[in-house]
Amino acid sequence: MDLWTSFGSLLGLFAFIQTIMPVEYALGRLGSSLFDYLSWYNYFEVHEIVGINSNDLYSWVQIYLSSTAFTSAQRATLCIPKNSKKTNYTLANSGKVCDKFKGANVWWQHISDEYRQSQISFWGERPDEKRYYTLQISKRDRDRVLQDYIDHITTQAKKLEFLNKEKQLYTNSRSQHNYEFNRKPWESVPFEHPSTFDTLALDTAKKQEILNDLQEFMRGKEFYHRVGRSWKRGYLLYGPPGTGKSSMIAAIANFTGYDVYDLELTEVKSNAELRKLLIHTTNKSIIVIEDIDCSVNLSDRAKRKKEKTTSEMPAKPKGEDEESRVTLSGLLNFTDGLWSCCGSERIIIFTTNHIDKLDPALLRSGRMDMHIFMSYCTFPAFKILAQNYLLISDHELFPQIEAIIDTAMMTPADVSEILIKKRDSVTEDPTEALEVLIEALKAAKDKPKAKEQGDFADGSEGVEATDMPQDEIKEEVGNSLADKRSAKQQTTSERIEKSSDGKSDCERGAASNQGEE
Ligand SMILES: Nc1ncnc2c1ncn2[C@@H]1O[C@H](COP(=O)(O)OP(=O)(O)OP(=O)(O)O)[C@@H](O)[C@H]1O
Ligand SMILES: [Mg+2]
Repeated sequence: MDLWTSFGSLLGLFAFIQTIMPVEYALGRLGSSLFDYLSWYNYFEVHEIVGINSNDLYSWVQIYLSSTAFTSAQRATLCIPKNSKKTNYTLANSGKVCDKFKGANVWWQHISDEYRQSQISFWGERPDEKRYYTLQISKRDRDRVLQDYIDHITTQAKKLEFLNKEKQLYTNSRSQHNYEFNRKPWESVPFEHPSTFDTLALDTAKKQEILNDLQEFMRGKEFYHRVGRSWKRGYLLYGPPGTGKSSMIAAIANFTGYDVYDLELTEVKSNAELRKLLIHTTNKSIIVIEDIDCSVNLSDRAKRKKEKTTSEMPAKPKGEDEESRVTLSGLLNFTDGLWSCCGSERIIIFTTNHIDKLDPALLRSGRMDMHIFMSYCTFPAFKILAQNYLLISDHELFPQIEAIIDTAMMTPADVSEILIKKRDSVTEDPTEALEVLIEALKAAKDKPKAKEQGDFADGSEGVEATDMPQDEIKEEVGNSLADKRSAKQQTTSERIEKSSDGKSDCERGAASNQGEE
């Protein structure tokens, strides 16, 4: 009787085991072990999911093979992802492709299996499909090439991913709703701004200086590591509206290939949220804060303090500063605090029409390494616009334009506007466009002198800046900042002359900021 009971229990146990590991499966394992033993080859599986985590190597293999799949695979799948222009090639299910590495032939096969219903998942939720690549490599070559081959795949895939990746433009606008529901603080669209350093109307020397700086930054991994600095660079673009600050950002993005994070500070509720946004940016990216003087109350603390004490107006309500949702110190921490090192190869760009309104702490070297003045349209800049819009590099009217352009103080945006409207796309004769431009330059030259007095922005704040006596300005924000302000009041031609002293805005900015500190 006992014997029957034990036999019954054994049968029960056997039936249970079969539900989780069927007999065919066990026999199959035995057969495949024998096959593996007798085969000339080793087989390695690279699964998409390992446990509950996605497997990076699977993605690298996929990217790496996508470059060879369409040339040599017999079966590939094609797809154009949403909002993308590029066709993606991947190995089709059971598709096979051969690759060569260090004289060894290797084969990759892509397998996509549905999970069997009877299989129990110990890991909770998982996808319905089990996808993996199988790498077939001869036993003879395995030890010699396998590790190097995997390293090669990873390096190549990273390069390919960067080259093929479409740049994204991220925004945090209306992020709160998004963040609460998707845990995604940034939304993105493909970045397609056509501005490049070729189309940017800027003096050649200044353009070259910026390009060199960017190039040095991009290859500076070892350097930044050696000197113990986090691998990031700050640019401050300042100048009147319509001088190309946003166009410059787009040109930098197109040159570096980095994603752009356009940070709308007014949408950020607190310093903690600012930090969260920073953590969610990727490496190789540009973080932009446009019109930083308008975003939050980041004006010069010393100046504000003095204004508060000397003003005859009733004192501002207590806690007004706290009303700014992001504080200056929060922003300073964002640019170079400990959290700013959570990624690498990042460029931070601030733009402003009013550099004199910014707190010197924000401008010091290390935070904003390069101060780039975007000036009114100069003659060299005009020549670039003429080349872009009218396809000419010289014309008999050029000398007339050269003679007045610096004193007219027109922005590149104004000049482009005339060239785009008046260009004769039928006969391609640029004469009329140039004549209209000359008239506009003459009219701008004879306009009231507000511009020359520093009112280059919008007719209000600039006047306020120039109304202050120079010595008072110096007392408040330091000599260097006052120098910057008076530099801003110079005409474009004066600035160009000044730049011939061999010093860049960057060097001047850095030197002056050290003084401020
Ligand atoms: N330096 C420039 N080179 C080429 N085009 C320019 C330049 N500056 C302005 N433009 C033209 O004028 C338009 C406006 O320029 P942009 O938006 O870059 O100016 P901005 O300095 O960012 O102005 P704002 O301070 O108002 O934001 C651009 O779309 C471009 O066509
Ligand atoms: Mg702009």
